Amino acid sequence: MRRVSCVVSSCCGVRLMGCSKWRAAFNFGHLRVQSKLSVFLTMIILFTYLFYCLNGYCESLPRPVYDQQNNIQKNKIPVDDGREARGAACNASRVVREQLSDSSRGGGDAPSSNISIANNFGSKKFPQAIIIGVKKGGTRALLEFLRIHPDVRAVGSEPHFFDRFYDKGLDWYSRHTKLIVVVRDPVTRAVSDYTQTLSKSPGLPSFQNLAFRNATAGLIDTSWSAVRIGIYAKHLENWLRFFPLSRLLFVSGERLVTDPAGEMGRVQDFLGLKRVVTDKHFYFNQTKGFPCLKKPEGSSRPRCLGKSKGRPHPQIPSDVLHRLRDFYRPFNLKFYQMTGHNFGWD
Ligand SMILES: Nc1ncnc2c1ncn2[C@@H]1O[C@H](COP(=O)(O)OS(=O)(=O)O)[C@@H](OP(=O)(O)O)[C@H]1O
Repeated sequence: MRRVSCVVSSCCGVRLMGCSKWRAAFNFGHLRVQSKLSVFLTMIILFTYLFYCLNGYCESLPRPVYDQQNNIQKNKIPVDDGREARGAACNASRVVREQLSDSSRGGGDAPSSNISIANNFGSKKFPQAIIIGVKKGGTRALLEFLRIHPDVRAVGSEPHFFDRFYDKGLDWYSRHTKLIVVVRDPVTRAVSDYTQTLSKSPGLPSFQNLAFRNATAGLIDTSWSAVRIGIYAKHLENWLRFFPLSRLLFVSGERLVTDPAGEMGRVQDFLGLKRVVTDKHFYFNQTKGFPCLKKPEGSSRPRCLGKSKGRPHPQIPSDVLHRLRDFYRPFNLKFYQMTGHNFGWD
């Protein structure tokens, strides 16, 4: 949304500046110039509208409804009664990505990413699924891989509903919504999280300084979001208070890298979509060190994720990583039991 309105305003800005110059130079023909200008502006508005439509923004915005009965205190995942919320001027499915805040710490941190997926099929529909995390799990990759499915519409920007606008309420999260969680080894996830923060704040204390409450005693600081987010079993406990396990799909962040087609097969099955995204869509980019999408027909270049994905991680002392791994082990085992899926992190 922000990206599109930026295009519109800069477009108009440039054009108006150009016009005032013309007016000064051609005093006698200013009326003709003005009428040309208004035709031109009308065309810009029409093209802008078309641009919005093609990107799915012409659909009516969801009407905020605050569901107090289902207001989840811990993770603040809202559910509602399944009423329709979106217009359907654009006939396709919809994917949104946003960060989920961790309300146990006052909403400042973001343990998860959220992507909602909706099938419109020409009628007004709720998102059918939300990718609720986790932060640095590989949610962007999943979004981009899903985006190529013809029955999915991806909206690139994150609505930040859970961490910024939750109090406004929103009624497009239905009780029937499926939830997708991309999980990744909590130790590498924590390092990835730290790497991201470090890239924005180079003066950040070292990983080990932040990870330990008391380094000598080896006490892990669970108040640090980079650590806390990886305690998946705890988050899952909260989610299960509101959603049955059958409506959750756990995608392996590791397999999304080593076998993207395999994981995408599971995701498509879960969403009830035809298995359109297959291994013929991927190739492994040696430079990037990750799978990328092959050049789509009619496009000039293949698509890899941007520089902010797959950043090199700083070297963390191995004893620090070991201690962190020991800390997570019981939570991981519980998570495997709860999900019935061994992610092989231990
Ligand atoms: N295909 C592909 N290309 C690039 N990166 C990939 C891919 N698949 C998964 N990943 C991993 O995704 C990690 C970032 O996860 P997220 O997209 O969830 O991050 S974020 O929370 O939205 O910032 C990112 O973490 P880092 O490697 O630490 O940067 C990647 O390891």
